[in-house]
Amino acid sequence: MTVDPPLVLDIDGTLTRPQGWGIDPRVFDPLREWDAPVVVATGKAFPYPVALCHFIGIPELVVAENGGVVYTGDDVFFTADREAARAVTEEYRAAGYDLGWGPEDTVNRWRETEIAVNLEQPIDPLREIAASHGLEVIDTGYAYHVKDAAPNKGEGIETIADHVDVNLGDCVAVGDSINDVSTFEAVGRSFAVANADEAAKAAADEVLEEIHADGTLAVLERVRNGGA
Ligand SMILES: O=C(O)COP(=O)(O)O
Ligand SMILES: [Mg+2]
Repeated sequence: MTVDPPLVLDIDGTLTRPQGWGIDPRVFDPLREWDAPVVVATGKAFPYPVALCHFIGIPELVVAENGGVVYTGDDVFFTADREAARAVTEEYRAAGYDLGWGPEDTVNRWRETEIAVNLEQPIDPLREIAASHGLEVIDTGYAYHVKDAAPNKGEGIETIADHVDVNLGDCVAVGDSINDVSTFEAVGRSFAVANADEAAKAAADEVLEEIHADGTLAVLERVRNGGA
């Protein structure tokens, strides 16, 4: 008997339409029908991947905020301290800059452990202030994330794998950016979509020819039901 391998999937750049934004609706059916756990591992705030799982119709196995929040379906783990990130953004604002998401800021509103800054905002002062608080800034191609260097997606999926009794060596991951490197290092087999940044491409076992969801759908076709 062959079965589908467990999946670890990034969202932005990976499940997105080839135009670069918005979930590609073609991923819904294959993921709902997938015959093994599907973990969504993202830099986005916790409610986003939970909602994505909910609307796809799959169990909520979620790494959010680049590993800062981990949900095993039973327990939520917070692995980083939001106060440090908040102090950085307060200093950034006090210096005359803005996070760039408008007054209600739904990007950060429900964040628990890190802060995201719009890519149109100046990064040099952000990096400087972050460094003075012992935090790093990563650029996912979708946002700058001010975060603790320690937690990452890879550690988050280890927590979930323990809980759902999945062997990480059996997992197949797809991603597009530097925040997926730790995922790629944790799983048995990793793919970077063609639009991936250099860090993700260097860390992946294989770089795909297709971009965004076209790449992910090509991987699903290949690995489903024990395929190579
Ligand atoms: O939140 C981001 O900047 C990127 O999100 P992702 O990890 O799902 O690609
Ligand atoms: Mg991504």
